[in-house]
Amino acid sequence: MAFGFAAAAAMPKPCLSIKANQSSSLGLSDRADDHVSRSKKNFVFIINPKGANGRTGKEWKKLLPYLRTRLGGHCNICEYITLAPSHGVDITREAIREGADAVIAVGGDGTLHEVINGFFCAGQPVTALERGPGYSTTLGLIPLGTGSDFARTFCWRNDPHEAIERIKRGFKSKVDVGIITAHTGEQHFFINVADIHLSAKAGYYASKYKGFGNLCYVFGALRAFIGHENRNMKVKINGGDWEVFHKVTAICIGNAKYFGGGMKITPTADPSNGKLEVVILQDFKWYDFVLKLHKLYSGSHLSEKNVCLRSVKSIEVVEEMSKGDIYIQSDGEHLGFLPANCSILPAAINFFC
Ligand SMILES: Nc1ncnc2c1ncn2[C@@H]1O[C@H](COP(=O)(O)OP(=O)(O)OP(=O)(O)O)[C@@H](O)[C@H]1O
Repeated sequence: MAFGFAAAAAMPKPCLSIKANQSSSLGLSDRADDHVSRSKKNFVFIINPKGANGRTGKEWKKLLPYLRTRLGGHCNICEYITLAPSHGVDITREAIREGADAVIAVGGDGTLHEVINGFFCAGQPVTALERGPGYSTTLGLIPLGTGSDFARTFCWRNDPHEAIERIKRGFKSKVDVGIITAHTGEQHFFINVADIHLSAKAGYYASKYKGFGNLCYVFGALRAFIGHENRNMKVKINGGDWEVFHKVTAICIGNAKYFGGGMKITPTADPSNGKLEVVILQDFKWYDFVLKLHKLYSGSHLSEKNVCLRSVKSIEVVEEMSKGDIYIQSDGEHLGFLPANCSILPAAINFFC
């Protein structure tokens, strides 16, 4: 793939639109003789045209002139449209290796999740090939998804103009990243919430109904109840002893506070405190969700007797009698089935906030 930061700077306009199927290198180092404005930073925007049922792609086109006006003066803008699921992971890795100053996810939590996973490869942070050991690429977010739940923790709206102003301002803070290893042994990174059982099954089905906007979460939840059973699970926290939790409905592991299109499921989570907040719901019946739904949205469910909260550095979860059908997801993306192992990587990424 070719990002062509150098070529971007040589063009009359500060913005370059490069499609994902062009040749395959950023071309930062081998184009040193071009008219690159080296004083300008290189920002890579990764856009999921299918986000929010296609709204992200349409909004992005309208946004581009504004983006050029606001940011074009101080950075080379490289626009990169994903071609398929997971493409954002590869683009991000390439951008970081080639020394991008920032990689900005444009879309929902799924797009952000791909970009986060692109900051790592084979379990290790991806580094810039020619920019010293202390160098790090900054993560940015223009929330334009269906739920855009990560942005809610910062009280940000799904407003791209506000997001561009944040990027222009350039304030950065370190954010933690969660690591989840599913039954396949493959490591995934997440920035928002990883969850297990009913909510993960609901998320799996919600992804099939994205055409209905935020209602997809309601349809997903209704579908997930079909065949649902609360199950006994064994949990190991911070490498301690196994504890059995009976009739578990869902286990939610938050680096941030919201999931499912605005449910404040892990209200005590803070993406910069080096910990994951684990909320375990036990023995919830379908009518509990009807009666207590408002509490899940407001974050006041922690006072319920069948809700348990733990602050952890790591957590392992297995089913007591494994049937291999307990769903897990992270950042709303389906990962497979239990067992799962989660831990935190404190202050892993610089983030425009
Ligand atoms: N070019 C593409 N074609 C099809 N799917 C894509 C493409 N690029 C990314 N995806 C996938 O689209 C899915 C949804 O993207 P995203 O999360 O950005 O939007 P959303 O689901 O509407 O928002 P949210 O997750 O915040 O509710 C992700 O799983 C991502 O992997």
